[in-house]
Amino acid sequence: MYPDIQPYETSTLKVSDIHTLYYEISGNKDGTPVIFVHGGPGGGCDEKDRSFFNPNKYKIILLDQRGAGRSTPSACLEENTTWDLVKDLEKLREALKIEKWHIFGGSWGSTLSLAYAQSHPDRVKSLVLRGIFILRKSELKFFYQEGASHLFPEAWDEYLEPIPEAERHDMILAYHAQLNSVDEGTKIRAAKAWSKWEMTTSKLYVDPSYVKRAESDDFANAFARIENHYFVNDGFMRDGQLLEKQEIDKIRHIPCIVVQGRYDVVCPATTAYALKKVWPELELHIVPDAGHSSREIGIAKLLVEATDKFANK
Ligand SMILES: CNCC(=O)c1nnc(C(C)(C)C)o1
Repeated sequence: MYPDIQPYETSTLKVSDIHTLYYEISGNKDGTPVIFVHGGPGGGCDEKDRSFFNPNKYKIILLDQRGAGRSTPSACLEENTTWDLVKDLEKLREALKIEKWHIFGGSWGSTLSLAYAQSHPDRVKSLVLRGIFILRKSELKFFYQEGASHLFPEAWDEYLEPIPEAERHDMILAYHAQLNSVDEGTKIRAAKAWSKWEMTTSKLYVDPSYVKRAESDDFANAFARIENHYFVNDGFMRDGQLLEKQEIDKIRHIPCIVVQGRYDVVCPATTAYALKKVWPELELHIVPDAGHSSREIGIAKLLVEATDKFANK
């Protein structure tokens, strides 16, 4: 990855009566613009996210989506849907006077990047996507109800712990009740257990420093509440909508590189493969020794190679 850099501009954008978004710009003021679309939803941007891009070539824009990171109000679920976030990307693009931009997103970031590109194909120069997540019911079932649980049984026990036995047949719904509890203790305990499950399973080798992020009240609250809110609402989309032929046909002309970890248990490779089957023009790289995280060496290397390839487009 490229060396750490600092933004030359940080600002906020009011996008509704409720939501104000944090964004920052780094790299080359006159470079080709790229928007970094973070995961979760609710995960927020990290300063390391700037390092996927050559700072001499790119105008690097990082945006914290509604309720995430430094955007306010934190963890707010009102007026927070996939289509609100798509509109926010357009509001930011217009505010920054950008005609077209590269889109870079992993996990939920790949979901939102696809939803944005299918809504505004004429505004997209290229797509670099990682750990494809379409938010189908089958994907949610695998990670939050039964599937990944067979590979990480110890962490699964901790994820189960806050939920009474009688409610464990629908874990997303059971967590929804606790993540929206009036009791602050119940809410934060559930948020940390939900977040720890994801941070523990995100890398091929469990990374204790990565898992530690789940111990932050602010991060866990926003990440868990917003993710769960989107999942109980099926992402505010039809099941598999982003894979539908009429949706894919809108973007097949856009250059797209997908990087997918073979052992990604959060967003398994089956979804990246399903995207490749309906969009054969895209370039799919499956990394043989990686899981879900963009920080895994094999994934990070291919992501940087992809952004270098698109830098002159
Ligand atoms: C199902 N959500 C996976 C996702 O979007 C995601 N996984 N990790 C992240 C962060 C890196 C933002 C914590 O996001």
